[in-house]
Formats: sequence, structure tokens, C-alpha cells
Amino acid sequence: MRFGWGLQTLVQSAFDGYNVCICAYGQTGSGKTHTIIGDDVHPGLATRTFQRIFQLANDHQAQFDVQVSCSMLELYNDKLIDLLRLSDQAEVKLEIKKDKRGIVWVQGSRISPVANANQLSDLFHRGLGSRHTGSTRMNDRSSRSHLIVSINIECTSRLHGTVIRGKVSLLDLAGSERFAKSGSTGDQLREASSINKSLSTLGDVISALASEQPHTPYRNSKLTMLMQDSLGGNAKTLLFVTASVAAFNLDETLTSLTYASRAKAVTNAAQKNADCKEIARLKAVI
Ligand SMILES: Nc1ncnc2c1ncn2[C@@H]1O[C@H](COP(=O)(O)OP(=O)(O)OP(=O)(O)O)[C@@H](O)[C@H]1O
Repeated sequence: MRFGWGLQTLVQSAFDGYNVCICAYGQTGSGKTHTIIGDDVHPGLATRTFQRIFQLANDHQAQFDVQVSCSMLELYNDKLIDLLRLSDQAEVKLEIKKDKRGIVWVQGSRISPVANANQLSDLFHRGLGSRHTGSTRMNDRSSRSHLIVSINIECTSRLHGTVIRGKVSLLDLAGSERFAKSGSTGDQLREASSINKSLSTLGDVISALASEQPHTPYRNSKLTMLMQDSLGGNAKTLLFVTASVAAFNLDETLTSLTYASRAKAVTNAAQKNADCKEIARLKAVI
């Protein structure tokens, strides 16, 4: 499989100890899921990312013991759902936490170890099977939730015992929609207003970061809390903005492009996550 230059470099960065985020944003039906997930004929960025992670793990195996694990959540009607833990979901409370280095994690979510790209892909597609989707006038198979996939990469040096931790987050955001166009009513209307509300808080965060305001309103929604380490924090972020070419969607396309140019103005000071052997040992004991 061939990888774009940006994707190659980004996945390498996760092996170097950075947080990496690959995200798609745009109006409903504009191609976010097609970009991130794709299909059997046109695999999206997720499949390419999985292949690249294990290609690099293989390349580094003489120097590093590489452990890869994955968690997969959706944010549906402002509620977090663990897509890898559906059977005992009710018993577990999911809470968004941030560690001392600003890395976001979800307490209570299932983190599944994976040994190769096929295992990761199987897990991902199993999780996707439970994601909320629905048919609207704008898209036959519209995502009704934000999808957040976190792939943790831990590389322990075989020579020094140093531990480098990186994370690749893949985000397929639900699309903004105008109710009159999508024809949403009832449950779908509730879903759409929750999606629009959370995307608006994301817009506020991006504006605050782009204009370097002293306060960034991450706590205004679960989506922005989850994306805190992917936006202004310790991350290298690749944002795809998908847009419709139809004149009928001109307003939405302009809004998406404004969003994109604001996001482009955000600059992050990404730092590596690495521990020396002794700190890694003490953390493991704790
Ligand atoms: N670049 C493309 N080439 C071919 N087909 C595409 C492309 N982009 C999108 N499509 C098709 O358009 C339809 C809508 O795309 P998709 O579901 O990815 O949109 P979306 O932005 O994720 O929408 P929503 O926010 O409603 O989930 C799908 O049938 C998809 O296969």
C-alpha cells in the first residue's frame, strides 16, 4: 500500500513520542467518512494508518519492543459510548481525564491490545458496526455521532529501557446540517442539534486558539474536552475539511472554508512523550 507523505511523517511522529491527530470536518454528506474510513475499494486514511503503524513497528523491532493498543468511542447526543465494550456498557462510567502532560484519556474505556494491522482493522470494523448512523435527505448513511479512535503506541528501547509513548487519534466528526435541507425530524432532529451545538463549540475553540486568546473554552463540550490534546495542545494535527461543490451548498461550503482557514492559523508547540528507564519502571509499579 502507498502512503501520502503527510501520513508517513505523522505516523513516524507517533513513534517518536508525539500525539498525532487526523481529523475530518465538513457539512453532512461532503465525504468525511469516505476520507477517514472509505470502503473496500477505496480504503480511507484509517486503513492506511493501521498498515503504516505496523510497517514501522516491524522496521523498528530490532531496537524497540513496540506495543500497540486501541480504544474506540463515539459521542452520540452528547453521551460517550464505548464501541469496544457494548455488552457491559451500563456498568462502566466513562470519564474524560487529562494527565499531567495534558494527554487526554477516557477512564473506563476499553483499551484493546493489537498485534498486527489485520487485528487492528478487525477491531475497528467491529466497533464501526455499532456506530450510530441514519438516512437523511443529504446522505443515505449519515454518521449521527462523532467517532474518536485512539491508537496508543509504546516503544521500549531494548538497549536503554527508555519508554516513548505516542498516540494517533482518528476523528470522523459528524457533519453540520441545516434542518430544512436534511429533513431531520424527531430523533434525527435531536441528533442534528446536538451535532451542530458541539461543532459550534469546536469552532469557538479554534477561534480562541487562532487569535491566541488567554482562555480556550475546551470545557464547553465533551467534544472539545476530548480534542484538547489534538488541537491546541501537544499534538501534530492533520485536518481535512471536506466541502460540497454543489451551488445548493454554497453557504455551508463557505462556512467550512472559513473554519479551515481559522484552523490553519493555529500553531502548536508539540513535545515528545518519553520517560527514562527508572521513571518508566516506577510508573509501571504505580
Ligand atoms: N471523494 C469521493 N469519491 C467518491 N464518493 C464519495 C467521495 N466523497 C464522498 N463520497 C460518497 O458520498 C456519500 C457521502 O459521503 P460520506 O458519508 O463520507 O459523507 P460525510 O461527510 O461523512 O457525511 P455525514 O456527516 O452525514 O456522515 C457516500 O456515499 C460516499 O461514498
